Amino acid sequence: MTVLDDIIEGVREDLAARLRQVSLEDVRAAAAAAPAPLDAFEALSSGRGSDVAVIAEVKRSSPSKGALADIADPGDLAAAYARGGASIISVLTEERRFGGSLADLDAVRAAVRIPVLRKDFTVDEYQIWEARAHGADVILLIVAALTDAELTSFLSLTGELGMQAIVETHTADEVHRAAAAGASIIGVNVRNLKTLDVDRSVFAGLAELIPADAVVIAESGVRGSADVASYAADGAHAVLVGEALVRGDDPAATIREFRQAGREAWQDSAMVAGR
Ligand SMILES: O=C(O)c1ccccc1NCC(=O)[C@H](O)[C@H](O)COP(=O)(O)O
Repeated sequence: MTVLDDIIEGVREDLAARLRQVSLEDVRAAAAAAPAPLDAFEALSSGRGSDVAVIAEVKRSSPSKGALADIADPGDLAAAYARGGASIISVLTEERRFGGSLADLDAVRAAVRIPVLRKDFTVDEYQIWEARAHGADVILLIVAALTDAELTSFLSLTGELGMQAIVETHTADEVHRAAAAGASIIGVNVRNLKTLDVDRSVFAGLAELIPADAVVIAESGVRGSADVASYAADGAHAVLVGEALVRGDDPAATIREFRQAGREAWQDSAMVAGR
């Protein structure tokens, strides 16, 4: 059993418990009553080709590192991220391995007016309705965890609810599957979900396979500005950052530094290309 299989087994058990408490019908009613979703594609692509957007993550712990940060108020942290210029706030809601919750999502939603990503291991439509009911604008779909039929139908439901999906890939085959399903926001996660090793060098080769009209996100492994610059030079329109922000002293300043590094890298690559 891989780490991903193990996480998903827990996710399904927790989902079954929530379903016993709140029916799909009730979650759908709550989703219908939620404020209209914000446009994540627009938030990520406004500086496409000249700037790097930062998706800043509320991450309490992880399977690879254990406890990362004691986040007393995820709303306060998200507000600091927004002050620093984050384009989207990512909230891990998986409980067993990441220490997240829907309460964290609620707190972040209440604290910021930029798009919010419910970052979880989506394996059932219920979670998509639930994300909308809790005010999320974006969800995560991990290609490795889904069949092509699930990917297509989950993308379709996401669109019907006015939300968008970040479709996460790890291999060339998964990038092709994401593109074939019509994903417009494609992430390359450089963390291997079998070994949990982070290898930033895999990004460039996969990013170049992503269709030109899609937003390209580099996920995981940003430890400093040099990593942002390197991802930008290899074509990232956005970076998704967790650990470096929750462990740092001043997340707003760090996001400003990351954005500056991304901008400079894009300018350098434009000069090299003679644009
Ligand atoms: O973070 C992990 O250990 C992990 C393990 C298994 C599946 C997913 C995992 N992380 C989810 C993420 O994608 C990251 O939280 C996100 O990309 C931010 O990564 P980082 O900046 O390296 O914390």
